[in-house]
Amino acid sequence: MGVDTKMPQRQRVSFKKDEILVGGVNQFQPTDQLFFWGRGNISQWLFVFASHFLKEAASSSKFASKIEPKRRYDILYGNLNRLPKKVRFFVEENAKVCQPDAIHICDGSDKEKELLYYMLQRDGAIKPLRKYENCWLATTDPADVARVESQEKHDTVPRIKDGVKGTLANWMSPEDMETALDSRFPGCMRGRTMYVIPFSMGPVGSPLSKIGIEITDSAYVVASMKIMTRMGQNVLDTLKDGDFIKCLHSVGQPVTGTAPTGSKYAWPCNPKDVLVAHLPERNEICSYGSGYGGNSLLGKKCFALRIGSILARREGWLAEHMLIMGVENPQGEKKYFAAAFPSACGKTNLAMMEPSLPGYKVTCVGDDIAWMRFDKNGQLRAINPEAGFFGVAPGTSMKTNPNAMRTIQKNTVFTNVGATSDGGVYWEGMDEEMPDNVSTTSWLGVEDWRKETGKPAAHPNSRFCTPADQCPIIDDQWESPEGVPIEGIIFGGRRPEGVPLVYESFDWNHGVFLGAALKSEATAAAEHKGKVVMHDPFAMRPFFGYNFGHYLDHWLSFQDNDKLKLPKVFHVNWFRKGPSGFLWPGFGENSRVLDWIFRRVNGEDCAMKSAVGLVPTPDSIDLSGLKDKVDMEELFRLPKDFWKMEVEELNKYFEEQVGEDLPAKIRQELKKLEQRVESDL
Ligand SMILES: Nc1nc2c(ncn2[C@@H]2O[C@H](COP(=O)(O)OP(=O)(O)O)[C@@H](O)[C@H]2O)c(=O)[nH]1
Ligand SMILES: C=C(OP(=O)(O)O)C(=O)O
Ligand SMILES: [Mn+2]
Repeated sequence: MGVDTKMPQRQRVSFKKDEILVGGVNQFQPTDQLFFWGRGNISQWLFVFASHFLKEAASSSKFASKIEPKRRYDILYGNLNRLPKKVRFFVEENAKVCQPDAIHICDGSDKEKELLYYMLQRDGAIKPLRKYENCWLATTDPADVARVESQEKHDTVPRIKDGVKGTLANWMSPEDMETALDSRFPGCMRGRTMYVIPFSMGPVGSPLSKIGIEITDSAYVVASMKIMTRMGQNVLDTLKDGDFIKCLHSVGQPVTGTAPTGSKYAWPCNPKDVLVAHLPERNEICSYGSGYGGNSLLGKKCFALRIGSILARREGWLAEHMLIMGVENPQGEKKYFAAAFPSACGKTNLAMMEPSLPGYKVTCVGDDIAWMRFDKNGQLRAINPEAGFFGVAPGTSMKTNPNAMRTIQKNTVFTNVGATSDGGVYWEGMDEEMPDNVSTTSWLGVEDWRKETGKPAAHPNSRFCTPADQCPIIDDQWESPEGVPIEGIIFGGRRPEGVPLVYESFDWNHGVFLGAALKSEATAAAEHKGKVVMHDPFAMRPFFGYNFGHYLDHWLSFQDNDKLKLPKVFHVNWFRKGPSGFLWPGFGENSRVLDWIFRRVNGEDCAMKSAVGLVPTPDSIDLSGLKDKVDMEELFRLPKDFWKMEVEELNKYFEEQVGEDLPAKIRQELKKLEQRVESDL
């Protein structure tokens, strides 16, 4: 079987003038530009968002002449003729451009899974971990270890305010973007197999779910998408001739043809030319050059958050970077919460927590992304659009996150962790005694790795990719098509100084302000220098699909509808530091904070006013049975100088980065905070 090919170029796009831009755009932007998130030098790493006014306009490309169109492709697996028409067109169109040797249409079967793992193992891309059941280790090119984000953003972003550079949006011209795409995709899959992955974000067929088709030349991506999403033939059966999000991904390392670029590792990639572009108006995502996590598993951050947030605003719902958890108190009463923490700030840990407070029970609905919508009774309901966890490995242990440890014993793909000679995995903070006769190979392949070298065995952003239904505390409603009822929203970040363990917003507007003002220390999940505290509004800074000012308007708008039951909003900080490290023990002990939040949602009188919000009354946080003494006074201290600076800095940030698009209500909340801080409330 084969595909005939004629059109050797991707369709080009053009732009209407004078339309509103989308993306993390702040104030006025020139209307004929695109925006992107970029790393460093534009010519090196680009992360492109195209705005939603893209219009189709086919035209030939300067690259067209350089590519010798292939006449036929082998269909290695699946049947192209049985694809829904629009899917088939999408596949054929991209096969013509990317020029793979063969096509594999994924059905999601066990047979296919076996085949993929066999091929990945044969190619040296993964190794079996014989200590566990069906577990595998992949190690990447050391230049491809995290999500692309601007490292030297300040060199690449446009002027938002005179003399100021933007951090919520990066822009490039349509010409640059076209050149960027056209210089990458044509011929990029030569010598490789093109996989077609039909996937559903959310339970297949649920009214809240959305379908995507990812085309990729990475079998690792297929294996990971099989874990992270519902994937395969049943998705096509549900889709029929409906629309879908078009996801195109290539590692950017053709095997044959002109001088091969890219990596010398068994991990193909092309770090010099990484590009992740979003074309919301065309429902399209194009990702090139990276095989890692958020850059390549396009259902996750690209679709579920960046494109998702655009769809959500348009359709009146919310696509958020939030875990979803169930909490049952000792009386057997159950509530669900959603919590937004930036990457590597504790979502997976909180979502799977083993509460230290007796009688409490936590169940997990999701650990990273929440799609939420108010139902006809005004109740906010959330689904987890994913089917797996892509969790940070370092720091995960039987002490910190036993439920994650139990989840990853089978059917798990580990990336960039250390490997032990008895067929197991190892990472920093795993907290396991290693027998004398067992040695460790580091993620970089250093055999007989030793702690004393000062280099970690696992990359700080190493991950496990594991099926959600293996989690021993997975919630019995986790696949419920209508979603679980959310009664509280929690924001949090890594704040070493000044920010108390927990506080509650005065009302909804103040709650939205808490999200807008969210900040956190940078982590290894994206590429930043050092541990500097950065703004990360709603933990969404890298994921806003549209103007952040409009995003705030969208959140604020729910207050205008008095039929809605608005959840209470909280802010937590597990990461405040004293002279000898973290002041709060964290992990399972965070149940003490959840207990307070639970009681507040039930209307208990255990909060008092402070400058920043409602804080626990003395002794209202249950510390019974806590092993080590905790300095609660220090954990809740509100240093006046710190908060004055915080207000000043927030003011500067909003002025510079959001400008005229900052809703008046948020400006008022900041003013009120300033006054409360000033008057020592
Ligand atoms: N000190 C402290 N560290 C935590 C806590 N929760 C998570 N962490 C650590 O933060 C890192 C990221 O956590 P994770 O839950 O994977 O974050 P996510 O990326 O937001 O899902 C891991 O190394 C955790 O061990 C906590 O309550 N206290
Ligand atoms: C995959 C990611 O998730 P998390 O928020 O769990 O770090 C990421 O940030 O790229
Ligand atoms: Mn996580």
